Formats: sequence, C-alpha cells, structure tokens
Amino acid sequence: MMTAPAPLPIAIRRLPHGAGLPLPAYATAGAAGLDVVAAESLLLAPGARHAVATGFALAIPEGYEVQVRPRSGLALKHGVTCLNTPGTIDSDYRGEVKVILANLGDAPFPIAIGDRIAQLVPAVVQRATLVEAEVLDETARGDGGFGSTGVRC
Ligand SMILES: O=c1ccn([C@H]2C[C@H](O)[C@@H](COP(=O)(O)OP(=O)(O)OP(=O)(O)O)O2)c(=O)[nH]1
Ligand SMILES: [Mg+2]
Repeated sequence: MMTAPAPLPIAIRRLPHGAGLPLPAYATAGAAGLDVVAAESLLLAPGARHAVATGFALAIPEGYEVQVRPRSGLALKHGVTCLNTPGTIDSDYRGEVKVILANLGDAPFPIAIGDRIAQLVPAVVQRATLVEAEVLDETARGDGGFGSTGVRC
C-alpha cells in the first residue's frame, strides 16, 4: 500500500482580528485543502475584487510554498473565485495571508466573518537556475503553441 507523505508542519500566528476564528482546517479526512475563513465582512459587488483578511500569518518552511485556491462551490454557484489563482504564499512572507476574491457573477456576494472563502494547499517549490544559451534544442513542437495542435482528436 502507498503511504501518504507526512503532513508538513507550518507555524501559524493568529492576528488580533483573527481571535476566536477557526484556524484553517480540513473539512474531511481526505480533503486536499485547508479551508480558510474570512476575518472581515463585506459585500462584494459584481465585477469587484477585494483582498479579504484571514486573521493569520504563516511561517512556511524554506523549500515550500502555500497555494491559495478557490472553492468550487463559490465559483460555480456565485461566480466568486480567487482572482490570482493559485495565489502564492512565499516561504519568507510573514504578513497576513489574504484571499483575493473576485465576483465574476451578476449579483452582489455577501461575505460574513467565519465564512469559508478559499483553501490552502502546501507544495514543494522547485527553484531553477537559468542557464543562458544561444541556441535551444529542436523539438517537434518548435514554436507552435496557443492551440497549434487543434481542438478535436
Ligand atoms: O493570494 C495571495 C497572494 C499573495 N499573498 C501574499 C503572500 C505572498 O508571499 C506575497 C507576495 O505575493 P506575490 O509574489 O504573488 O505578489 P507580487 O505582486 O509579486 O508581490 P511581491 O512583489 O511582494 O512579491 O503576498 C497573499 O497573502 N495572498
Ligand atoms: Mg512576488
């Protein structure tokens, strides 16, 4: 049987306006994302966006990031999504985690303190060393992209 990778410990600090709110938590035993609740209330107008407070800060271990992802229910039912999905929380960021929500729907969307608005997924970061080259190796694709292989099979 495959064994699941051990959970990554991430230090979390409650900020004053996050007092009393639940910390990000998995909704089910197999959930991939830790659900995050809003630490402020607002009415998000159609077409508007807002960096929603969460009331906590993280210290992610070096070599990892945390992705901020939308919830599909909000996206499908209300057109509310993370504008910059997946949002990137850098390992050296110590400020408040914010969720940049956008309302792509056609009705104002109310957010109450404690509403689950997004989910956090930690990920390993593969950093790169760029090696400058005069010529790149040839491939069958070459510079074809952006739909060059068509739509149908
Ligand atoms: O959804 C998000 C995305 C980012 N951040 C915070 C944590 C992250 O480490 C920092 C910078 O994010 P990013 O690199 O995506 O933004 P930037 O526009 O490149 O800002 P910077 O110049 O500060 O890196 O902002 C959030 O709180 N929520
Ligand atoms: Mg950046």
